[in-house]
Amino acid sequence: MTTVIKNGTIVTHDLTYKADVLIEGGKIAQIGPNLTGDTALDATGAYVMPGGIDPHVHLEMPFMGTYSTDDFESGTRAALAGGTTMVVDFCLPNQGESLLDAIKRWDNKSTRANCDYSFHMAVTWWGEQVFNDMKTVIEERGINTFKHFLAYKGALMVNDDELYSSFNRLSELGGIAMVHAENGDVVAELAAKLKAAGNTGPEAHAYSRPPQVEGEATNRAIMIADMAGVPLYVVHTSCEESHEAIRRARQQGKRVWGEPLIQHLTLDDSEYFNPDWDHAARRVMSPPFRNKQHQDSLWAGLQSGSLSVVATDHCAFTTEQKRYGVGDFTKIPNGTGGLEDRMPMLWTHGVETGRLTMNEFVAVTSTNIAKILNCYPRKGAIAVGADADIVVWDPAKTKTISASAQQSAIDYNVFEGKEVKGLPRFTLTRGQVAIHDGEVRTQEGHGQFVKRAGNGVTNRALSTWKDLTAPRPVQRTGIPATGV
Ligand SMILES: NC(=O)NCCC(=O)O
Ligand SMILES: [Zn+2]
Repeated sequence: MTTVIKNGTIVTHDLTYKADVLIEGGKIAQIGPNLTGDTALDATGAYVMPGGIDPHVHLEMPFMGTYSTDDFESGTRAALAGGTTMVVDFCLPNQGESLLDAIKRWDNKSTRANCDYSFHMAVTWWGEQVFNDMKTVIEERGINTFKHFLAYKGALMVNDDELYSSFNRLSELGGIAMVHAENGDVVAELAAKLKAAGNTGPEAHAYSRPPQVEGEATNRAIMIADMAGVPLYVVHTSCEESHEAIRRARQQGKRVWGEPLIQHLTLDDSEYFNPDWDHAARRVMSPPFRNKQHQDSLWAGLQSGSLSVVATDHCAFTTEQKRYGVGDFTKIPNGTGGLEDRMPMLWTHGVETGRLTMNEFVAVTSTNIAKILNCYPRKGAIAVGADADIVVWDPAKTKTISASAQQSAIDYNVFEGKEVKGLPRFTLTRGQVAIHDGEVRTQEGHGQFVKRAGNGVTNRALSTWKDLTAPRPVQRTGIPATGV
């Protein structure tokens, strides 16, 4: 069976042109004029783009005494409804647990996925076992990205010696380092001080994590990555302090990428001062939402290329779960949703406002991250031989975002009431139509794990550079006698 997408305009990260797309066996078989197939999808007036890739999700994540409510089924259904065709989740080993055992748990959870997915590995503790497992994880399991939490003291956080050891190992193995950059020690001090002064509400979460804790941790991670000679990906860059560090590093030729979230681009810190406790607590995430100046910085980063990828950090907790933190903001599970809304919100606030071109939209929602993760052009491309992960984007379609109509399993939406213009007409996952003009036709278990080899182009360039610039003993001609 073949499917043809007809009469659309193809938009990739670098080209915009009219052509039909023929799909066979889940892959793009042909691109050109007047193609025919067994089934036709009409893309008149629409843009045919690579499906979105969200590289930062936490589905059924064990965190803060509970599990995030969207699992691989509802989470990937929400993704497809919003035009995203691949997600990357974080595999989190327990203290002392082998990385391979942790992957088994993630393998079990992910069998229900409706779209393709991959994993990042988290380094949550350090020892010989982790050091050894890292090689197997990269070379046999196809996971080349390793996240380090500089926040969440006493839980997921790693210290600088562990960070440096892990970064060095990644440099040897051709992996990519990732960081959640907030100074966990300072956050813990600030949180304790706020509570002691009677600040127990959700707004204190934001006070306890000022931009400085993020700027400091981002700078520290960049310098440690530079010393180890490893590429660095900074997740959820939310403020100018962190963006400034990334921008400077990139100007200096360092291999660093920054990832703003759609929430930080479009929602601000006034949400935490809402008199309704539930409203504010539902928006508690780390880093917290920032003010307009920080938002302007993030948009400028996307426009200028100093920031590379827009993600969601989708980690959705119900109102009931958020209420674990009534009377103590440090117990509010950290995380917000956004998988279904990332692409429409970014199109509306980015392309519709003229901040981003359509090609830049494709770059930051799909192609850039496919290249960074080393799965391009299988993913993130409209090209012959690529997986047919495609979104047919209707720029005239509108809706008002509402929890009552969402795919996510939680009972609210942080974008509730926002009008969006630009939505999927069709979303295809490896050729299968999962969203058909608003109708959900997802297939549980259709999603497959995407292996990503280590030693991608950036690693190879960096290791050549590291070798060329490594310290070498000077071959001297005249050496004075010792001990005279
Ligand atoms: N971001 C957040 O608040 N929750 C998810 C876990 C993380 O990425 O820090
Ligand atoms: Zn994080």
